[in-house]
Amino acid sequence: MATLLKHSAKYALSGRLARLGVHSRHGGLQCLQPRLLPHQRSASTSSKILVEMDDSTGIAVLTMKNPPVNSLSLDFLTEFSISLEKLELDRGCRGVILTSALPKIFSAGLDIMEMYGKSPEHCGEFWKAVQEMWLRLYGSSMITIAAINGSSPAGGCLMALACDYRIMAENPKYSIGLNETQLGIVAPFWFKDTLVNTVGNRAAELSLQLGLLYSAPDALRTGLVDLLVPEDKVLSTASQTMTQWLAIPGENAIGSNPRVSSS
Ligand SMILES: CC/C=C\CCC/C=C/C(=O)SCCNC(=O)CCNC(=O)[C@H](O)C(C)(C)COP(=O)(O)OP(=O)(O)OC[C@H]1O[C@@H](n2cnc3c(N)ncnc32)[C@H](O)[C@@H]1OP(=O)(O)O
Repeated sequence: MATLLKHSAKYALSGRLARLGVHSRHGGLQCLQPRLLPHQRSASTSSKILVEMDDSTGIAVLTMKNPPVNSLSLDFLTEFSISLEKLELDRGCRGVILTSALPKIFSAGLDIMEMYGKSPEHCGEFWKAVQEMWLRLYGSSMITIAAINGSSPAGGCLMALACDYRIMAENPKYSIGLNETQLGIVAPFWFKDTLVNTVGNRAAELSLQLGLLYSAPDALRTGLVDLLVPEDKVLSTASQTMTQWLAIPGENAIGSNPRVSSS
């Protein structure tokens, strides 16, 4: 199922990219992004996303800045997917660190204002944007690391789960989890499967049925996150970890991932 999910994500994206007339880095095809000389840094910003690319390392930091809580609105999700697509098409970019510019919050999850009192067309558009975000992250051919510097309930947790590795601030006040059940809604199957792939069946059952939000230490114990570090070290640790992953020869860090490889 894990392999199937990842392959579905990649397939859906490759179809979309093909329709745009462009190709992925691994397809050996054209790169549409302007190339910077080595050691150059570039920054691009939309109103809700800041992307800082370091061409000397191939590492981009994608910072969410959608106050007050980085809720995933249609506008935010659209900007997010466009930013990630640009990085995906940039052959110089090999790793993306996802983090938040807001104090105490990584992301509050789906914007609840997008889900009530809206037309069916708007809801369809919104839900498509949520799926697109997940497809782009989970199906990415770059290494993705979530630098979780605050609370991250529901859809915010999904974003983190869709990354290859999760580093969280060790502040016990911060919580993370798929708590949809507590909100009276059921997490879609692909939220569930992404959680199962990370923490295993039994932990996912308990987590989803009870709608658990885990403190940072409990999230580490459950396997929801991979590492806790002091709050002021989250981003630097993510950069160091990314450097280690990118030092693995060839593209084996991606190729050896059971989400990608069936062998
Ligand atoms: C079609 C869809 C079908 C099914 C979907 C199934 C999957 C659903 C996934 C989801 O992600 S649903 C959303 C779940 N998210 C939450 O429940 C988070 C709720 N928020 C919080 O727990 C807290 O706000 C917090 C993120 C921990 C931050 O707490 P803090 O005390 O720092 O801030 P405060 O609560 O005062 O909020 C500030 C401000 O932000 C607004 N807010 C909070 N969360 C959201 C949100 N998810 N969407 C939109 N707006 C949000 C909150 O109302 C406050 O606004 P105000 O200042 O105007 O009152």
